[in-house]
Amino acid sequence: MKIPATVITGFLGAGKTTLIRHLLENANGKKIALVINEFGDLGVDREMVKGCGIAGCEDEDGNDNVIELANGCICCTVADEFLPTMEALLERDNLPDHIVIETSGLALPKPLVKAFNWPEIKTRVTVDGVVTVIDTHAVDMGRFADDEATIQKVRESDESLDHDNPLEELFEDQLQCADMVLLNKTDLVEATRLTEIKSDLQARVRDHVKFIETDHGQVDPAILLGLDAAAEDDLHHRHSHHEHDDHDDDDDHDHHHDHSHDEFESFSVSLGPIADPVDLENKLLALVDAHDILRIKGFLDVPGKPMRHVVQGVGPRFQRYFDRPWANDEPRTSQLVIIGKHGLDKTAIEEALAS
Ligand SMILES: Nc1nc2c(ncn2[C@@H]2O[C@H](COP(=O)(O)OP(=O)(O)OP(=O)(O)O)[C@@H](O)[C@H]2O)c(=O)[nH]1
Repeated sequence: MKIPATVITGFLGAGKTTLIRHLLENANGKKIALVINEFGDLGVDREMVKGCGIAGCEDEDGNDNVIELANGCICCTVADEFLPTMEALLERDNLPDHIVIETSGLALPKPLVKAFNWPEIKTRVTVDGVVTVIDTHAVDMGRFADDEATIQKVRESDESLDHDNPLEELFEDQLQCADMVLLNKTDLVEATRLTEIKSDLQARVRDHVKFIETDHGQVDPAILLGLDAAAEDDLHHRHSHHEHDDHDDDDDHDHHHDHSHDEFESFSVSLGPIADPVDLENKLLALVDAHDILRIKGFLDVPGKPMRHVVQGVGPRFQRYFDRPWANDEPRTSQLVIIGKHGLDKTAIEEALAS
């Protein structure tokens, strides 16, 4: 029997890591191997998953069950990073019951699903389902949409024109590839708006795709895992804005596609100890206002506190909390990864944070 693999996709900050933590905490003995890929080089997601103290991060043979792919975007590094990782995973004596893959928020899911047609993998693993996590709060704030009236005008003037808001295109690609859509962050959206968002998104997915509403990704793993979609056999139904020719669905080894991350960039900033995290958050908020910043995440060293302080920013929304004690052998540092649209003024941002 093939090992089922679930691909978790969704834009930056939608709640993928939160969902996966919940999934691992409620796995009920199922051996899950997690492959994480993130945009930005700090490895925050892996830390967030490992920081939860879940038993079973390592299997009996001491193999790490949380595998991080090097910085970069999984859909662009399938051949170099993802396939060797999968092959190594499949060579283990102690095979997982299920593989969960968290893509970076900027990844296109389709090239990744396509990689499951590689002969080395196809006989052993199947894509059980693509789960797309939606930040309903961000959708409510209109963050993925251009002004609808403007788009409509462009379309009316030339139907062949594809508007090219990179955020919206990614969002649509992630929706089109979904076998299940999780409307997450329901706690931040009014019920009537949620209904409207749902019916809008239902018109943008393939037929029969199920929607689940979640608060902090809390969904029974039995609903999420076991969709039995064999998505790798069904690629031609999953439209992508980023296909370069009509043969994109062939089972060939050509994984070129015209998706580039030139539209986005990320960098990390190291700060000294942060005595006043509230003051830092205010600075970050001002920076999000002034620059095209989409996502900020990282950890702070707050002097006098034994615990590490987590900072999570999604658009203008910030969350901070102490998550776990600093380990004895771990340097206490303050580091943030900042992800935004291309052209971020790194110097200005660093200066503002250093002031
Ligand atoms: N209010 C609210 N916050 C949420 C919910 N789900 C996640 N969050 C918060 O949103 C922020 C981002 O969540 P993550 O799970 O890290 O999102 P992600 O999709 O993994 O982010 P990237 O890997 O950077 O793309 C964190 O501060 C979470 O605590 C939710 O349902 N409600």
